[in-house]
Amino acid sequence: MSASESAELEVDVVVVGGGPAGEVAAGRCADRGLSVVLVEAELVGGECSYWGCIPSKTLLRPGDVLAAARRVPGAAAAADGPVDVAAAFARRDYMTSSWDDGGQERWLAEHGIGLLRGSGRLAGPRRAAVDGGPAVSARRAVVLATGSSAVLPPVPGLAEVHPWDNRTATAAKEVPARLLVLGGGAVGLELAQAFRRLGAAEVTVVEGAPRLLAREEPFAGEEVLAAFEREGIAVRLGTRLAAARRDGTDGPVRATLDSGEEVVADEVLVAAGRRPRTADVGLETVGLEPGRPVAVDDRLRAVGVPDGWLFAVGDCTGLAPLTHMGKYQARVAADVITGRDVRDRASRDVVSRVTFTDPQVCAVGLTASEARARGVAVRVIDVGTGDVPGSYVLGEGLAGTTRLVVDEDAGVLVGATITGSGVQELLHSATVAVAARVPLDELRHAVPAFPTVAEVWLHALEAAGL
Ligand SMILES: Cc1cc2nc3c(=O)[nH]c(=O)nc-3n(C[C@H](O)[C@H](O)[C@H](O)COP(=O)(O)OP(=O)(O)OC[C@H]3O[C@@H](n4cnc5c(N)ncnc54)[C@H](O)[C@@H]3O)c2cc1C
Ligand SMILES: NC(=O)c1ccc[n+]([C@@H]2O[C@H](COP(=O)([O-])OP(=O)(O)OC[C@H]3O[C@@H](n4cnc5c(N)ncnc54)[C@H](O)[C@@H]3O)[C@@H](O)[C@H]2O)c1
Repeated sequence: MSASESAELEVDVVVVGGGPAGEVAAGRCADRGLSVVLVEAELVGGECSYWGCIPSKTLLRPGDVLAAARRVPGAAAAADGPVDVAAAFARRDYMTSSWDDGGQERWLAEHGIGLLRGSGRLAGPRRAAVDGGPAVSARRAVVLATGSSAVLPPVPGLAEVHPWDNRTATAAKEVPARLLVLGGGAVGLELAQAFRRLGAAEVTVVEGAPRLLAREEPFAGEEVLAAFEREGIAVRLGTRLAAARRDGTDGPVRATLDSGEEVVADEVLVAAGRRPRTADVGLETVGLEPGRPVAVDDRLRAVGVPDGWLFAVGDCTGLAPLTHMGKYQARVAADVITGRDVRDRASRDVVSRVTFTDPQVCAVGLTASEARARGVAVRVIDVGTGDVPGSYVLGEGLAGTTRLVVDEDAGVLVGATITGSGVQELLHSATVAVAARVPLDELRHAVPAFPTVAEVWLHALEAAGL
């Protein structure tokens, strides 16, 4: 469907933005019998499918598998060689469908969802226009799901060196010999390790905060830092990029840190955070401020817009910029739009997250300091993730820490962090406990199988006196 064919179009629901959040909102509304149009400016599937979660995890995987094998006597010698970079990039191309969204287009058609290709904007209450074309009106709801884009910090010379962002990095065809990564959050750390393990000779991470993964438990960043230094990734903490310039048009970049140090690199990857893509989506036509996150209530309805017809889900809300949380919000919004009594109970307090570095950092809910700041009577229980037979069986040196954050008054978990190699699947047990507020006393009857790494639960509960 083209925008011009859409003249006078009236449907039940218009979804602006076809990333994971928008697709789920559209799919759920359509599956329940509503007429739905999805507006997408680039590729249906969004940042996650083409330049985010999928390519970054795919590029990490070969190095991860080799590192896991090298921890196992008997397998280590067979895993002695380098990553096959061409095959790793080919796999990434396969996983991103070579940046072709034909498969997603078919999925929309199978669900009876109309696709309008072009840039969508709100055009007053219950109306959206596509690339300045005629408005599409929505009888029930408009859902904004326009996502986020990478921030470029205003560092002198940085824009002129044509730095990589998450899109350039995840779509790279070659491994730079020297890579400078600006930002020690999830994007920066995952891609720093991916490129190091793909063969970059020098990778340097520059992080302005005093620690990596600054929003997680302090031990998480410390463990990632130690692992990075062991595998030759340099980390500079508490310092920012002051200036950058490139020698000639394709020579090396000379980056000056505010500590005075100069780092020379072939490419600079900017991974300094993201901002919601809301600057040019017509928020002003409904009384909201452009460029800001769209504030939502626990029904995902935009705050400050009368009559409850405008919803926002995913990164554009600024709530919890993660694919699974955007999809959760989309399910709640679609439920509300289709008349069900559902509220968002997770996006503020029960956010699950995995940073897929080695060691991984898996967390849900509140850190100890966040819980204390909310006045919770906190008890912290720390045990070693690697100190269980299940971990020894997997290999040598799995290490890591498991922290439970207990609300002493309520007798429930309000947060958990599990670090260690390959422990991502353990997180969901903690997410269930936190989301369902399972009393700690009851958890003792959830007996982890032997010999699995899940026995860290047993150790933690024993440490809690159970
Ligand atoms: C490198 C990287 C790795 C990541 N890894 C993970 C991970 O492992 N796990 C995880 O949970 N999260 C991860 N994330 C975060 C995840 O990608 C985002 O949280 C997720 O993509 C947000 O989904 P969304 O639908 O809100 O927005 P997006 O995926 O950004 O999609 C928004 C869509 O809206 C479209 N759009 C925007 N404006 C308009 C407009 N005006 N009109 C029409 N269309 C418009 C865009 O073209 C886009 O397709 C990662 C992010 C990055 C950058
Ligand atoms: N595995 C995952 O689930 C995953 C992976 C990647 C991204 N994400 C999502 O994407 C979001 C964005 O990730 P991100 O890493 O870009 O952002 P982030 O906000 O998590 O980290 C950016 C880091 O850059 C630092 N920084 C900013 N400006 C700087 C400067 N001028 N000099 C030095 N340091 C500077 C900040 O202190 C911060 O630590 C995350 O919050 C996360 O929700 C998730």
